[in-house]
Amino acid sequence: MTSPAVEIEYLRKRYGSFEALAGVSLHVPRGSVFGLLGPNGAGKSTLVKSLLTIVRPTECRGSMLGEAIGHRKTLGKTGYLPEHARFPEYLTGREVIAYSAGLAGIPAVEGKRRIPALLELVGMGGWADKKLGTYSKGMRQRIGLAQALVNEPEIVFLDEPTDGVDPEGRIEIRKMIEGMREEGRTVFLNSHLLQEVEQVADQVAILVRGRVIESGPVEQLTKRGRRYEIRTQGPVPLELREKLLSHGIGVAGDCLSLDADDAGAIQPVIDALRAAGATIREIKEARYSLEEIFLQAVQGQGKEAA
Ligand SMILES: Nc1ncnc2c1ncn2[C@@H]1O[C@H](COP(=O)(O)OP(=O)(O)OP(=O)(O)O)[C@@H](O)[C@H]1O
Repeated sequence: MTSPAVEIEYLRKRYGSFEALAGVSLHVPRGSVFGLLGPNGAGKSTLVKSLLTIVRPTECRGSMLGEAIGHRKTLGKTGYLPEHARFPEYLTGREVIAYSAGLAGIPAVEGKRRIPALLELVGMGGWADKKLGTYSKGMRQRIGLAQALVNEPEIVFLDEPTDGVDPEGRIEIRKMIEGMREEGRTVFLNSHLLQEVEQVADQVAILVRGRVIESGPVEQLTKRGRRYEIRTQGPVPLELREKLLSHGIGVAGDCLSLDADDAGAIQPVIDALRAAGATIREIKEARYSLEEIFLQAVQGQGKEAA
């Protein structure tokens, strides 16, 4: 059986008296896209930097690619795009990748050989010999992705890879991430963009104030609990709106949403809509979005802390 890409049994990091990671456990299967979600300051970057030995954890037990976290040779099998990555403006895209290849200990000839394919992969073939100073933010991120892959890593850490990238660029980055998974790599994605993560990740963990408060396959998390959506022809009648809201039923325009264990439980709502003269257009079983799961988890955490 192959070992997981990352298995954190216990990770704690203090910056002085501030506890940035308060005993985190995580399991990242090989060949998956794993999304680490959390609000600003939750500790996502600190966690990745701890795995990559960029920061020194206060306490750390676990493994990466079958070796203890921090194992030098294993670090050579990782790729990394830091958050707000800044490469020298006077270098060209090609030179940035060559520089990263050198840092990864790849012989210059081999580094040169790999560069054209990487530039093509990130759609920067035509810009290879232009200086970074002339690139847009999205182009810089693409070069950042290319340099993260130069050592053909088994696991790639991408810290907010779509930060500052326009919607079209985001879609392309998502496709690149999917491509990495198809090639068998594990992608560890840090992000606060929930919709984006939902589209690409197989598994997620939600980190809040240094603690993992939810984790699991996206499918499983978003399936949790049954939920129904009822759509009416035109907006829900006003006189019914207040009543529905008071029963914890969400009303937005022509759409009602409610948690219910089975279809039988929504019959009284259907009866009430009919009695109010509303025409029902659609009834469907719905999933929670990752955003809703996230908000529930964060709100739950807030109540516990209060
Ligand atoms: N070198 C440091 N010294 C002291 N505190 C730090 C240091 N680096 C991070 N922190 C603090 O640790 C906490 C976690 O920071 P971290 O950057 O890991 O969060 P994050 O989830 O990646 O946030 P963001 O989404 O904003 O990047 C924050 O409160 C931050 O201020």
